[in-house]
Amino acid sequence: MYVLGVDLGTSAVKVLLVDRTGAVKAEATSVYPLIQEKSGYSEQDPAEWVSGTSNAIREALQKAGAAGQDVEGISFSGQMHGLVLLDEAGKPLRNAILWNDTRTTKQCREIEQVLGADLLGIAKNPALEGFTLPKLLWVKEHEPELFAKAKQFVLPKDYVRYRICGEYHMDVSDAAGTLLLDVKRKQWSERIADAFGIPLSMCPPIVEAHACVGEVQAEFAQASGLAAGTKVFAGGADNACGAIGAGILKPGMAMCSIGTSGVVLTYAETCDQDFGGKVHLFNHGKEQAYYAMGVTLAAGYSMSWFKDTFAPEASYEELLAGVEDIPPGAGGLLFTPYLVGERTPHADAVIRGSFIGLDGSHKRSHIGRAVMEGITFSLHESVEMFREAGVEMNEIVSIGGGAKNPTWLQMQADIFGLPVVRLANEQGPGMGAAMLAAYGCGWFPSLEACGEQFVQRAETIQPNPARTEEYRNIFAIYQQVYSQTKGLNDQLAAFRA
Ligand SMILES: Nc1ncnc2c1ncn2[C@@H]1O[C@H](COP(=O)(O)OP(=O)(O)O)[C@@H](O)[C@H]1O
Ligand SMILES: O=C(CO)[C@@H](O)[C@H](O)COP(=O)(O)O
Repeated sequence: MYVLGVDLGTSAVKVLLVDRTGAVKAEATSVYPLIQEKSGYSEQDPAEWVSGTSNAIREALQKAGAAGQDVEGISFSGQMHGLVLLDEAGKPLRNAILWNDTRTTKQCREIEQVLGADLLGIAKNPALEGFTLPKLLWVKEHEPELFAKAKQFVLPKDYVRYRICGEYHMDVSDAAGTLLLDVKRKQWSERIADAFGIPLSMCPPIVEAHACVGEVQAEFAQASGLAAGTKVFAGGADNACGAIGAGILKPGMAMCSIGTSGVVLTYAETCDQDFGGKVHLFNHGKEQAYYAMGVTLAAGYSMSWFKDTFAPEASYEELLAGVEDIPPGAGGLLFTPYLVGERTPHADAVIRGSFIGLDGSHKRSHIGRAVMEGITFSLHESVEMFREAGVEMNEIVSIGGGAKNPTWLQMQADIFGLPVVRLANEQGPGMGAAMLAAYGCGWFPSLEACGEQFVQRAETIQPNPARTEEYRNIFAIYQQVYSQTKGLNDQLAAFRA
């Protein structure tokens, strides 16, 4: 028997068909576009997620020569925070507004003003443009007729799950990213919902990530090749699932993920540590656990932007060939990855990226190295923040598309000054989703037991102390770029499309 892990990412949906030993029997991907009508806007059509998911499931089953009946359960990992507004009939009222959409600065200031200290006290997070509540308030203000028709809001993977099993749910790890959840009590916050006129009836029932919430219905079974009646488990936020899939299930463990966004995440046993709102603090996909994380909005996205803009025909391997031969500092070139604004440590929707120090001698490989270094420096800001807060970090497990490049893995070890663990057959959050289904199906007594079987380490990359020292000096210059370019970007904002 198999379980299916569905990772509803920003660039694509990835489906993993996994057996009882944790071996991936087949994987399939279906890509979908971002809709970016204006600078700062980022949307997707929820219908594309559903068709992409059923196509990828069908392909994965075909590749493995498996029948729908061979799948015992399915679960999900989802891009976080995206607002999907549904009408009475469960139809999306507009495109989903995604986590990397930054149109809601005004609504964030309003939330801070109305809630004051209650916001951090209840939701454990500051008001950031990417979170769901500011998006709800934006729609309420700018599209009041549409908002009046809204009966439910869900997050991206919850919409796909709803189309599979016909029921509305939201798991606690994803609900934590809405800014409407009382994170400690794991319930919708009446105080927050009432303050902004959001009826609690719009908020779906909260469940644990491993909860069985329904069965595959006939229509989706027909489209995907799954058997009707297959068990459906809630699943979790992509970062919670990334953490589960990387075995981040006890204190002292940390993860770096370079997907479209970039994340540095540390396991937390309670939600009581006060980070002063500098990092995000969310419920884990494991029961009674939490994680704290810093987010670089455009991590892998900076790299894919570089590729799509300057070498669309090249593979990442071709694009980054020669980067390993260039010493730290990329020949005096610095890049800040603020292509869509930033979250950690500068919550700033207006800032944009820069190349500082371009020289006539620079080749494409220098720019590639600078992009890699700039993304990693941005992630290092989060590592430093955790260090300053006294969080124990003995090593860091690296996942996501960025972990595919050996030079980038060594660079992470050197810049963070920490051993970096590469996983064997790294599958990112999709494996965490498959683990939630495997645990939910009762294959293992706990997520930890499942992790022992499913999560295999390939190697540990040690930092090179001389390079760590060199990077410390370059990082000090990198850190100045934000304040030196902020005023310039404020002025340039008027010229953005
Ligand atoms: N071989 C590679 N070398 C370097 N970076 C890569 C490679 N493959 C993918 N990436 C980076 O990883 C990103 C995609 O990561 P992924 O975890 O699949 O993203 P998401 O879950 O957000 O869709 C790309 O944007 C790219 O920057
Ligand atoms: O906004 C966040 C976390 O707060 C992002 O991490 C999204 O959840 C998207 O993830 P990827 O598509 O980059 O994996």
